Amino acid sequence: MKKIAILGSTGSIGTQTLDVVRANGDIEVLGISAGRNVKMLEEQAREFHPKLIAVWDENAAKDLAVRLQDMDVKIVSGMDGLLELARMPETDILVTAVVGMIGIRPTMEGIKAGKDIALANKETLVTAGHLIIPMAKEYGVQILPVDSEHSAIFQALHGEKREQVEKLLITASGGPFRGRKRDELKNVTLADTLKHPNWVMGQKITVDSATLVNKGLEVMEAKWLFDVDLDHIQVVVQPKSIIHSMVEFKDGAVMAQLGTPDMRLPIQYALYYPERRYLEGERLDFHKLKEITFEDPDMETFLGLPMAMDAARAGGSMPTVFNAANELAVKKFLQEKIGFLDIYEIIGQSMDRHQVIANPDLDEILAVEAETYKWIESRW
Ligand SMILES: NC(=O)C1=CN([C@@H]2O[C@H](COP(=O)(O)OP(=O)(O)OC[C@H]3O[C@@H](n4cnc5c(N)ncnc54)[C@H](OP(=O)(O)O)[C@@H]3O)[C@@H](O)[C@H]2O)C=CC1
Ligand SMILES: CC(=O)[C@@H](O)[C@H](O)COP(=O)(O)O
Ligand SMILES: [Mn+2]
Repeated sequence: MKKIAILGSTGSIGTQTLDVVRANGDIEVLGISAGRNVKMLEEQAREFHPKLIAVWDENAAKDLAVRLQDMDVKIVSGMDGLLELARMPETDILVTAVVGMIGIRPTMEGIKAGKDIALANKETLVTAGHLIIPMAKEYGVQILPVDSEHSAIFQALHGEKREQVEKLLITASGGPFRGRKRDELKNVTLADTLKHPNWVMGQKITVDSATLVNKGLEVMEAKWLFDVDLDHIQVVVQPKSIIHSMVEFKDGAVMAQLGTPDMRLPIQYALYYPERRYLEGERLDFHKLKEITFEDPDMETFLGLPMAMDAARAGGSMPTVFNAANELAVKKFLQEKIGFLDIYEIIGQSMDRHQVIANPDLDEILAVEAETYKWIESRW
């Protein structure tokens, strides 16, 4: 019986992780957590009987304690609560399905406690990959990618020698505005932005897909996960999200992982790695599909990708600025306080003013995040 805890159990990845648990029947969920969605946490607690529930919001945690007073479960709150969940003594795997760089500290806590990490939370690697990857090596834990592209690469690399990799080809859908030019993005609405062509996901990552910030974050995530430099990572637009990513090897062979857009597959692969299990669901029908097309990403219109590449090349604390600025800009866009193109403006201006700190430690990363937020709040 595998034992897991989930950071962000009420979100898109969190609930699909529980779908995988339900379908397999041999995983015990010992810990669940959320920001403040106590209604769903209560339902999950009654179904999965975790020992610990971490709720970020203190009042929501109190509300949950009242709702679950008939159950034998410990409820904790705040960052201390998330850290307690991350290091739960009995768990084997920590699923990091929380959104944003708030995942850094719990991920590190899990690693230090010897947990394998099923990692969906890309913002953590983008901002603190230089700390997390060596830490995982030091503590002998595996980082098992959940993000579909990284899972595809991980699957394509199975049984292969890393030194024989020539390049990684990360596929992108192009988002809901693929084919539009900058002028046509001025007045796009939140509702339009949230219509991803292929995937149903949380709101933040759905906006990131539309700006191509998601692809930029994924390039940085891949760099850390697979130890490949930026010159050997290429983004290819494949609008239907059928090819989840590819690896080109030194002999010219290209290995790809294909499938219907269904996050349960990479989640299940991470939870059972290296075992591959049956998964109920739609299969690819190549007769219906007929063709798979490719395009170059439009780097002049969708600035999320080139700005991410600039941040990655600058290194040090710059990816933190890129990510923190994006997190706050997306929050404001979701609140309809700013327009779509303002997201690029906020990220660009935040990066322009930043003096890079080389090799920042955790305190410096969190200080850069706070300072970036403060500066943005004073202007937008
Ligand atoms: N969705 C997808 O298909 C994919 C997602 N990812 C990545 O996975 C991560 C999660 O994405 P997704 O599932 O879409 O996001 P969602 O917004 O759907 O879910 C986020 C989860 O994090 C919780 N949460 C938010 N803030 C806090 C906090 N301060 N403390 C504790 N928990 C918190 C939410 O709780 P509450 O419900 O209370 O708000 C919720 O459970 C992101 O990093 C994303 O980039 C990667 C690939 C695909
Ligand atoms: C499902 C998943 O992994 C998302 O990150 C997805 O890749 C978003 O799609 P695009 O960013 O390619 O539009
Ligand atoms: Mn992805």
